[in-house]
Amino acid sequence: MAELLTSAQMRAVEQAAIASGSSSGLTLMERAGRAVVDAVFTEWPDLAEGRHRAVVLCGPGNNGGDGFVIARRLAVRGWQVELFLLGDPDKLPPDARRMHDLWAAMGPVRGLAPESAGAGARPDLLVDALFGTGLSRPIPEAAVGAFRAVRERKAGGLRTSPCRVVAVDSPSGLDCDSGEMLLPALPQTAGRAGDVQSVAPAARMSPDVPLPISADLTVTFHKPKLGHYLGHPPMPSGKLAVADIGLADWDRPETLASQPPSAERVRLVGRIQHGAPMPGRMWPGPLLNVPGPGLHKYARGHALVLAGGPGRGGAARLAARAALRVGAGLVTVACPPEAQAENAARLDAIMLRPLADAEALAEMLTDRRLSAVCLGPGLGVGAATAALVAAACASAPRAPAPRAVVLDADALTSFADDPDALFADLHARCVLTPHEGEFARLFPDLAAPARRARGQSKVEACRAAAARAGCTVLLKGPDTVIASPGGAASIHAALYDRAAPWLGTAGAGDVLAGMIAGLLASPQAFASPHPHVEVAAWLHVEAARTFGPGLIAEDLPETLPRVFRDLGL
Ligand SMILES: NC(=O)C1=CN([C@@H]2O[C@H](COP(=O)(O)OP(=O)(O)OC[C@H]3O[C@@H](n4cnc5c(N)ncnc54)[C@H](O)[C@@H]3O)[C@@H](O)[C@H]2O)[C@@H](O)CC1
Ligand SMILES: [K+]
Repeated sequence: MAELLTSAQMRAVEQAAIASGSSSGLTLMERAGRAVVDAVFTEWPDLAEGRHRAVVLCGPGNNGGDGFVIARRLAVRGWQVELFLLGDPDKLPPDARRMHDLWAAMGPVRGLAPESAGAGARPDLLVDALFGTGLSRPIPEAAVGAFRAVRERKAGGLRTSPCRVVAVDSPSGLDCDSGEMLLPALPQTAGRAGDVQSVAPAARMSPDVPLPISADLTVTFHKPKLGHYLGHPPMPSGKLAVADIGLADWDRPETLASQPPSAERVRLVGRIQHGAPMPGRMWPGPLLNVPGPGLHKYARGHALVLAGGPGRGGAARLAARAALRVGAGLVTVACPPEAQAENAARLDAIMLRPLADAEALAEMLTDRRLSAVCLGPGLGVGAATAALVAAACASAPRAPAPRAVVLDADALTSFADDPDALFADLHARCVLTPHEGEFARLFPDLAAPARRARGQSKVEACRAAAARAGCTVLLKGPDTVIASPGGAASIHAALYDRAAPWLGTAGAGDVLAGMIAGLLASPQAFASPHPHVEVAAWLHVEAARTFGPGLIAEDLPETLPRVFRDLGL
């Protein structure tokens, strides 16, 4: 699995390479600029042929330094290049200054302002080298204005080709740690005079607000940054390419996919494709709950899913079906006696038992073969559900680790008035699977608006939540974050080429909870649920992508066999 870096971690790797004497900052900058040009030609082969026009916007730091390299390399190929610099050349850091001087011997460096940047014919390529990992506050209004002015230039003569935008390292304004766009409040282009654009200062508050700065292609260096994978589509980075600039030897070794990630690094959940078909023994193969030769069904565990009252059992049945399809040897739905007839009419391979209350649950869970419990979907909000949660978490531990408990939906909301009461019940083999709304009820100080106001990322908020709850927390979204006590954190991104927009459908979350329970039910599951939760998040999206448009929640469990077959199982 790939790793994601913070800006500080990227700087540390770069510093380690430079301190070793194996690379200079100038060499890295030259490689970075070359890598961007190569990536542009790979993405748009028509630009690799002939001479074209580029506008390069350079910022005041080393991101701008990369821009000077790109300008020089394009000009050497015969391109017509206009370059604008934000700030004073004398204040550039030394490497960027050196690259500035090399460019200045070839072409003019013009001051960056919307008026000057807007004049001239539309270029074939706009290079955004304004800010990268060094961004520390909202970008200046002049930078946004100049970017837009270039993008809105009219085509000259008979040319009709589009202006492609390539961002160097990150689209300028992207906070590489949090994924927030740090933009100035701009006057609205359309609307009443005096209105301000709904891009708030220092934050992109809503995925519906069009971004004034975005790219068609972003070329980042060495490893992607957290900010590239946090957020909602459309992603400001457009498409993401990662370029090797020779830093691998100066980075730390990556953790094994079968272990939780180290507290220092965030893992991007997914298979690393090398072009060739991957054998089934590669991730996620070893973490799946699959039948071994001659193994009894109990060797794959027995998951218990609690259901709500009459007419409300659909969510639990979805979760149960997912637990069975993902691999649990047996699955039982337990429901209030009055809902038994309804559930009996809808269940076949899944067993059914009546369950009156929390006391009855505690009694039921004396059966040590019940290896995972899933509760919350359709269960109802209130004291009765809270009592069921307490009974599920407190029930007789299984050796060597406590029984896995997956808490979703109403099992979380039932503690909105007293989250500490929930945290007191939880143990390290519990998994909470909130969406942002449920997360806000349990962790109001870590909810999206509060953390944005503090500049705290979704990853940091989820880590803090896991520490407080004392268990693994999966915070849903297109950028799902999984965190565990001790600081392990992963992102599962249904973004870029893994986007699965049709996953936003009723019941999809219930299926995810069931998948987690089904994987954790395996007696071979690790003590830490974290790696299995990563696998469940991946399978959930993989099933959605395999099924495709028209997906409803029922299709997710039914698509798992195809996913497993594609994995070579
Ligand atoms: N770290 C690495 O390994 C490498 C970095 N390189 C490039 O260097 C970049 C990082 O360079 P820097 O650390 O100089 O950072 P940046 O070039 O991203 O920007 C930092 C500069 O902008 C200023 N600044 C930050 N926010 C501002 C704002 N809102 N308004 C006005 N000024 C602001 C800072 O004071 C500083 O002068 C990377 O993104 C990458 O493009 C590459 O050249 C090669 C390798
Ligand atoms: K940039």
